[in-house]
Amino acid sequence: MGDNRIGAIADDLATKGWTWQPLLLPDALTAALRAELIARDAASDLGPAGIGREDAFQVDRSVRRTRITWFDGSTPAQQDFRIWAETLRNALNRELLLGLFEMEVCFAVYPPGGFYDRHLDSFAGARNRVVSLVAYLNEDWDEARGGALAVWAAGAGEKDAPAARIIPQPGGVVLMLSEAIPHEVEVTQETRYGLAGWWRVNQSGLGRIDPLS
Ligand SMILES: O=C(O)CCC(=O)C(=O)O
Ligand SMILES: [Fe+2]
Repeated sequence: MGDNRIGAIADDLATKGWTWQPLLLPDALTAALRAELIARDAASDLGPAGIGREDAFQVDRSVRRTRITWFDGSTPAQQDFRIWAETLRNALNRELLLGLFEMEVCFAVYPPGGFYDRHLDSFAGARNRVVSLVAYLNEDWDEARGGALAVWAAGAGEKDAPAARIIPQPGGVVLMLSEAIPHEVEVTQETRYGLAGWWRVNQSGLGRIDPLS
């Protein structure tokens, strides 16, 4: 990842709270992650995704229709992704002083008809998710296949037009401030492969240590 790319990402996050970066993930990594996701999906390794905080997990198929599986670090593709994401984390901490700490990541498959209604990735003030990262793993994609990611400006209402509709092209990466940027996955016509990750900050404090899991 070059300095120009990192500078653009930091600028976008600082000024508007989100960024779309086409072809940010290296091609070989995109292909390896795609192969793993397709194999896991075929083996029915993926379960329906829940909504809300981890301690209040619920499956509501009227809000979200997708299958996910959490990264467990067991494969070279996952390990390579984590190394790549560390570079980004260090750069964002350096440029924006965000104090990003640990990342949780899951693969996500949106089957035909899949979607995720407008939402924030974190409850304001919870600090459990600070920056969200989405990366797209399909081989190619165009508008007619659906599944665009609509992104709104911070503070925009449901009736406001989105700031952008992102076509989930392979290797493209979206970064968003998790507490501020509303977004929605529009109904997809074809199977849509991707991953979603969230960095949280270290919540260690007096009498409490927030360990790496
Ligand atoms: O796949 C996407 O474009 C976004 C997914 C998303 O919003 C989420 O998993 O929270
Ligand atoms: Fe989201």
